[in-house]
Amino acid sequence: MKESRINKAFSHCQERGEAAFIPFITAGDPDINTTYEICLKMAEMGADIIELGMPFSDPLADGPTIQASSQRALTRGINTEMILSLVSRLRSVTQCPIVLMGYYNPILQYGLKQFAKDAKEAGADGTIIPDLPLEESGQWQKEADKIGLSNIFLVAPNTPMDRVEKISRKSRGFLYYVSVTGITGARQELPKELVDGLKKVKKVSPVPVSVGFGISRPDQVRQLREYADGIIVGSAIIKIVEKNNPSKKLIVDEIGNFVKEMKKATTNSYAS
Ligand SMILES: O=P(O)(O)OC[C@@H](O)[C@@H](O)c1c[nH]c2ccccc12
Repeated sequence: MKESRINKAFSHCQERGEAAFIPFITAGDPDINTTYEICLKMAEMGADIIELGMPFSDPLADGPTIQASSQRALTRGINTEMILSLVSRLRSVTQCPIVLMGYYNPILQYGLKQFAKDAKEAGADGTIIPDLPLEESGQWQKEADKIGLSNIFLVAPNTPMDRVEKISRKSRGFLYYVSVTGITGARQELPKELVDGLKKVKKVSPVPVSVGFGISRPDQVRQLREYADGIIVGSAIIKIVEKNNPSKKLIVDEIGNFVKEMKKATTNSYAS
């Protein structure tokens, strides 16, 4: 099978001795064209993989920052078709891997088979479906595997190790290690047990392990880069959208600067 863009991104980073940097952005906040510009800028400034959020009205795992962002996008009328056409516009100009983050209900309503087909055709590389537990994932996993989309699972610090092992064997592309039990959102300090947790998960996982939830600064990236294969940041980026609204130019430029700085922090050569 052809090597996936996600696998390539991780091997590229591994060869260079750095962690992958994975920024998250909500599709359609403040509008779909700005999301397009933001994604291109993120890729240009060193994003290794982009996590693109598909807004949903009932986002269980999301903290206030991402909830508000989803709400803004929904108010403007964003829908799945618009997001997939955004992905295909991006795919015609960049090879940066794109992972779609979305809740299960809208995907189920769209139709599992149809969604897999359309997402793949648009040029998406994988999915993160936070409310789809391993036990209920069989059907989606089958469609995703068949078409060549990587379905990425999440594990948390309170997931028992035998379950982590099981989940990591089903996870494609990478495994998402949630740094804290709870919701997304920038936090001042990372939990003390985080490095230990990551080490344990990395030991059993056959796929790269990326860590997310509560990461917002380069010094935190430097603390984590040798223990994680990838580092995921969402709320800190959405805050840049909020702060610079309504200037689209400022939003795009500031996110570009932030991604550049965070990516730099994933490399060992960066002076701390
Ligand atoms: O926002 P944070 O704390 O930086 O965490 C990343 C997170 O936002 C992103 O990966 C994400 C957005 N929505 C999610 C829902 C579930 C799991 C993960 C996510």
